[in-house]
Amino acid sequence: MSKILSQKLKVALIQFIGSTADKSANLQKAAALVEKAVKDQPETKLVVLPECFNSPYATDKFREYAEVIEEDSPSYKVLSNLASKLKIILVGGSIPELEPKTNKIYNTSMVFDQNGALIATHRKAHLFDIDIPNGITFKESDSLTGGEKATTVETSYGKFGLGICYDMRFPELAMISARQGSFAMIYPGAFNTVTGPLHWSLLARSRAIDNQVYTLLCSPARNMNSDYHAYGHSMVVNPRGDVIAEAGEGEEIIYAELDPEEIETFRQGIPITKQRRFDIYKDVSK
Ligand SMILES: NC(=O)CCC(=O)C(=O)O
Repeated sequence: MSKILSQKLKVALIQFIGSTADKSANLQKAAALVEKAVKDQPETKLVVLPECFNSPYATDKFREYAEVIEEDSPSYKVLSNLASKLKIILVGGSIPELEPKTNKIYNTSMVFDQNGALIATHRKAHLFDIDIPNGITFKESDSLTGGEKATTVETSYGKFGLGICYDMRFPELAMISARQGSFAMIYPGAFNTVTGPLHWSLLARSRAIDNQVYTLLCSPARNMNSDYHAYGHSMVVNPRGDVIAEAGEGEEIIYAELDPEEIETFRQGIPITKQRRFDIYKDVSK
């Protein structure tokens, strides 16, 4: 019996539009939906929000909406209170973060435990700078700085790895967390209508089968009134690579149950976690 996930774990992913100009309304909406998710399915113990869940996803807006991560900042307070009130682990999507010492802005995810304590932050490490002719051009590095670490979060159920959106294209972060004993990779993410159909599901399934872990991808719902059209399709993939829950494009809460026995069964059948040849790939960064 695998110990990497201590028991069955019910999760909820909240796909919604939180990208309006009114940050406080976005935050209130997020809070109401987290409460609804747990009220509708009270056995839910881990809830995930989308990337940039309470601000527009736009390089020229990140600084205006940014918060310092501290106890009395608006997003911190709301998320911490929700986690302790509902006794859940809350992966707070991401927000633009202002680091006051350097004046830099990051795209940062905060994770709170069942007591409302901040147990992890992840700063998006790989910035979304792409240029697809006749498709989409986006350059997060116009206003954001990339984070400098891989993040593995320790909880009372076990560990999970945390990345943000474009981070999922880089298998190394997931591998690092998986080798530290994570049961899942969680990615708040906002793919778009160009790259979403190409790669969203493929990447979720790839990170799952590479590492034989669950992957949880939580997107904003599509907002045709904003400049950036999120793909939607929040999903949960099991360690065998099956999509076990998937949203459409609109606002929706999806649920899934993560099962430690499933991880163990897949790992026994295809034992790649025991067959690695670290003698061949000691250091792939060289
Ligand atoms: N917000 C993002 O990082 C978007 C990433 C994306 O769309 C991709 O194709 O990668």
